[in-house]
Amino acid sequence: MGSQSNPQMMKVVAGDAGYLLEDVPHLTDYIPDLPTYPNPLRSNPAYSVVKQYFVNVDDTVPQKVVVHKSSPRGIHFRRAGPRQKVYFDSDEVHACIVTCGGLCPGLNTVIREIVCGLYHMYGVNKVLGIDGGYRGFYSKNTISLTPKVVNDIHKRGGTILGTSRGGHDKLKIVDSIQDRGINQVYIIGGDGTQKGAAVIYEEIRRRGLKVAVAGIPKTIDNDIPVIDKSFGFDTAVEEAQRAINAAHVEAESAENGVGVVKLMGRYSGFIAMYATLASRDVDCCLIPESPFYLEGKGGLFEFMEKRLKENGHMVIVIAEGAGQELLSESLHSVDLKDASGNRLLHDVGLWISQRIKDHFAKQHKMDITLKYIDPTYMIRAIPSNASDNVNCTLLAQSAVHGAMAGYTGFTVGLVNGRHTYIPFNRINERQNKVVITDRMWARLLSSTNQPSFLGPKDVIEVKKEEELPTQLLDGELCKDDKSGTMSKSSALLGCLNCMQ
Ligand SMILES: Nc1ncnc2c1ncn2[C@@H]1O[C@H](COP(=O)(O)OP(=O)(O)OP(=O)(O)O)[C@@H](O)[C@H]1O
Ligand SMILES: O=P(O)(O)OC[C@H]1O[C@](O)(CO)[C@@H](O)[C@@H]1O
Ligand SMILES: [Mg+2]
Repeated sequence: MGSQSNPQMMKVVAGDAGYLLEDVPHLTDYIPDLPTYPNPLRSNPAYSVVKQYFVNVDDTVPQKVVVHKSSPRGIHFRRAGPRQKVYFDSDEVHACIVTCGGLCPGLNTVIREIVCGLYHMYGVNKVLGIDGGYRGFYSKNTISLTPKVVNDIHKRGGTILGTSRGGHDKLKIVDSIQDRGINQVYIIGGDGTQKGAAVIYEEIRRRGLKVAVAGIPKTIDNDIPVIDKSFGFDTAVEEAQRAINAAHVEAESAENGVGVVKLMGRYSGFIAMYATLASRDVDCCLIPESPFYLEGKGGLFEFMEKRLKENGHMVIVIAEGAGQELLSESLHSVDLKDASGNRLLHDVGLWISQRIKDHFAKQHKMDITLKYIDPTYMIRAIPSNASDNVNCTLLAQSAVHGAMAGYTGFTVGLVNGRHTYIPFNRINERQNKVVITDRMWARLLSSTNQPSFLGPKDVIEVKKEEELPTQLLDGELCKDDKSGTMSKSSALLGCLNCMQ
C-alpha cells in the first residue's frame, strides 16, 4: 500500500483495486517514539472472555456497500474499537468532555458512557466536565465527573454540562487544555462543533502536545455528512410523531380541517422527511432542500383544495428552514445570525398558517379550520429512547478506545452500520442535505402523493447545485442507479438518503 498526504493533511492510503483509506491522524505522526502499553482490557474479566475483542489494526469499513462487479473498492474508514496497544498509561490520562451547539436527545448518555468507559475499561479516574460549551474552557469552572456523578444522567434530557453557541477562541481553549494538563478531549456537538474541534486539534498539533482530540457527532438535523445518522435522531423523529398525530386528530375532527406541524431542520429536512414517512398521516411535507410555491397551477394552495375535497382534512409538515426565501421576500427582512454564525430563521410555521387562512378566506370557496402545532424544542429536549441509548453507548466507547489507542483529530461515527474513525476534514467538508433527486425523497413523494413543486427546469437546476466536488472514483454512481442520471454528490450521501 502506498501512503500520501494531501494539502489539507488528510492521510490517504491507497491499496489494490481502487482501495482508498481516508485515515485519521495519530499522535505518533507528530510525536515520535511514544511509549505504548498493553491494553488493560486484556486482563479485564468482563472482556477477556470475548473472542477477538481487539480490532485488527488493518480493519477498515467501506463507505459504499452497494457495488458492481467491476467497481473500484472505493473509500474506506478506519474501524473503531479497542486496540492491543494503547498510548496512554491509565494513571496518566486526564480527560475532559464538552458539549456544544443545540440540544439533542442522548447527550447525557454519551457523557455518562465516556466517563464510565474510561473508568471501567481503562481505569481512568480523572475526567473533567467543561461547563457551557467551548467558552467554558476559559470562562467557567469545571465539574469533576465520576461514574457516581453521572450514574443517572441518561434519564434526563439536555446536557448536565450545559452548552452554548459562539465563544470558540482557539488560543484560549488550547491554553486552558495545556494549563490544566488535559490529554484527552472529547467534544460532543454538531457540524459547527466538529469544525471547532478540528481547529483545536490543529493548534494542539502545532504545539506538539500529547493530547488526543475526539469528536462525537450530535445532530438531530442530520446535517453531518458521511455518518449514517446521529444519536438522538430516532428519538426526535419518534417524538415528532406525537405532534403529527395530534395535528391529524384535530384536522380529522373538523370540517376541512388542516393541521400544520413545524419541525426542526435549519438547512436539512431529514427530521421532517422521516417523521412524514413514519407517520402515514401527512399529506404534504415541505423541506428546505425542495423549493415550493403557494399560488397558481401546481402550487400548494391548488393541492390543498384538491386534497380537502377528496379527504375533508389534511396535515402539512414543514421543516423550519423551508420556504425561507418566500418569507424574506414577503417580510422584506434582513438576515440575522446567531452567535455561531448560523442564520436565524423566520417562523415559517406561523407564516404559512396565516397564508393558508388568508387564501381560503379570500377564495370563499371553502371554510377551513386550521390548527398550528410547533413542537420544535420538545423533540430535542427529551431523553433518548432505547435504541439511541445503545447508539450513544457504542459511540462513547468507540471514542474512548480511539483516544486511548493514540488516534486524534477524528470523529467517531456509524458508516453502513459499523463504527468508524473519520478524519475531521472529511466530516467538515460539506453539510449533509436531503437530495431531492434521490431515492428517499422519491419514496416520500409516492407515500404522500404530494406534488414535487418542481418543473423540468428546476430539476436541472437542483442537479447542477448537487454537483459538488467529490472524491468518488471515476464512473461511480449513486448506489444502484444504472442510468447515470444520479449526481455524484448523491452517491456520497449517507444511508438516510439512499436507504434500501
Ligand atoms: N468554523 C468554525 N470554527 C471554529 N468554531 C466553530 C466553527 N463553527 C462553529 N464553531 C463553534 O462550535 C460551537 C457550536 O457551533 P453551532 O452553534 O453552529 O452548533 P453545532 O455544533 O453545529 O450544533 P447544531 O447546529 O446541531 O445545534 C460554537 O461554540 C461555535 O462557536
Ligand atoms: O437552539 P437554538 O439556538 O434555538 O437553535 C435551533 C436550531 O438548533 C437545531 O436544533 C440544531 O441543533 C436546529 O434544528 C435548530 O434550527
Ligand atoms: Mg449546526
